[in-house]
Amino acid sequence: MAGDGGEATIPSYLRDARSEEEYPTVGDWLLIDRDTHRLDRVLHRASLFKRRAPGTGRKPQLIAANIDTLFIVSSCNQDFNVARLERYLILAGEAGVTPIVVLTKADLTDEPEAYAKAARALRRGLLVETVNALDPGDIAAIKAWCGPGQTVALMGSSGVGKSTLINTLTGAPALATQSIRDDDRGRHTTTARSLHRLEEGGWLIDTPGMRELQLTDTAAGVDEVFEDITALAKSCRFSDCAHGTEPGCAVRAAVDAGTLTPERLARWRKLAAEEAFNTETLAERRTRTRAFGKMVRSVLKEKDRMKRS
Ligand SMILES: Nc1nc2c(ncn2[C@@H]2O[C@H](COP(=O)(O)OP(=O)(O)OP(=O)(O)O)[C@@H](O)[C@H]2O)c(=O)[nH]1
Ligand SMILES: [Zn+2]
Repeated sequence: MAGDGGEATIPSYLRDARSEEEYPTVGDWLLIDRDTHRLDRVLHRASLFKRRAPGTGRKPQLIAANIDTLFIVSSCNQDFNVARLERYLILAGEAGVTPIVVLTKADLTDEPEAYAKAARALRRGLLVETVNALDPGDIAAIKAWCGPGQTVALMGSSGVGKSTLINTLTGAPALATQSIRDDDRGRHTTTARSLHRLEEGGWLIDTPGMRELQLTDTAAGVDEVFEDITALAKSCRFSDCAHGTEPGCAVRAAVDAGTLTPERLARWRKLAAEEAFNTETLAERRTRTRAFGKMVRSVLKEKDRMKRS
C-alpha cells in the first residue's frame, strides 16, 4: 500500500466482502483507518482487469484496477502479429481502458511506418506509436500518457521490450531485462514489485497476471473490435446466420465484394469461438460433452443395427 504518509503492508481482509471482486487488487484506491491500518473500503473502480481462475468454474480473479491507459506492446520485427494485437484490444475494451499500440525496436528496421500502418488499420482512431524503447528521447509521445493522476500498464508477449520501456519510463534500471536474465542463477522474474512511480508523475502497474491474460468473458469486446463484422451480420437474412452457406449472408457478400478480407473474417471466427469456449461454464461443457457422447453412441448403435440386418 502506498499513499499519504508513506508505504506500508496491510492485510487485505475486508469484513463485509460478499465476493472476490470486493477485495482489493493492484491499483485499487483504499480507505484505511489511519491508526489501526484496518482496511475500511475499496473505492469504486474506473476500470478493472480480471480473468477466470483456471479450473474453478466462473470465479473471477482480479488482475489490476484503475488503469487509465494500456500500452499494447509489440515490436517492428517478426514478433509483430495483428491477431495478437486484436486480442489485446479486446481485453482493453472489456476492462474499460484506453489502448495505445506501442511498436518497439523501430531502430532495427528501415520501415517502422509499415508496421504502424498495419496496426492503425485494426481500428478507426487507434493510436499507434513507433519507438526505440532504449532511447529516453524517443518515447516522448507515450510519456504524454504518464502524467500525474495517470495510471498505465503494459501488455505484450515476451521479448517485445516491456521491461525496457518500463526502465526508460521510470528512469531507473531496476528491472531485469533479457540480456541479464539468462545468467547462471536462472530466470529473473521481471519485477518483484507491481507498482512503479513514473518520472512524469503517474503510476505504472506491472503484474505477472497482466502479462498472462487470456480471452475470457469478452463477447462484448470481440463485437466492439470487430464492429464491421458485427454490423454486417445484422443484415444477414437469418438472425442466427453462421456466415457459411446460408442464402442472403451479408458477411460473405462483403468478402466477395472485397470490403472485408477473408483473413479478418477468419480471425474473428477464431476469437469468437475461443471466447465462447472460455465463457462456457463447466456445467455447460459437461452437458455438451454428454450430449455428444449420447449422439455418438446412438450413431454406433444404428450402424450396428444396419450391419446385422
Ligand atoms: N534496439 C532495440 N532493442 C530493444 C528495444 N526494446 C527492447 N529491446 C531489447 O529487446 C530485448 C527484450 O526486451 P525486454 O524489455 O526484456 O522484453 P520484455 O517484453 O520485458 O520481455 P518479458 O520480460 O519476457 O516479458 C532486450 O535485449 C532489450 O534490450 C528497442 O526499441 N530497440
Ligand atoms: Zn451471414
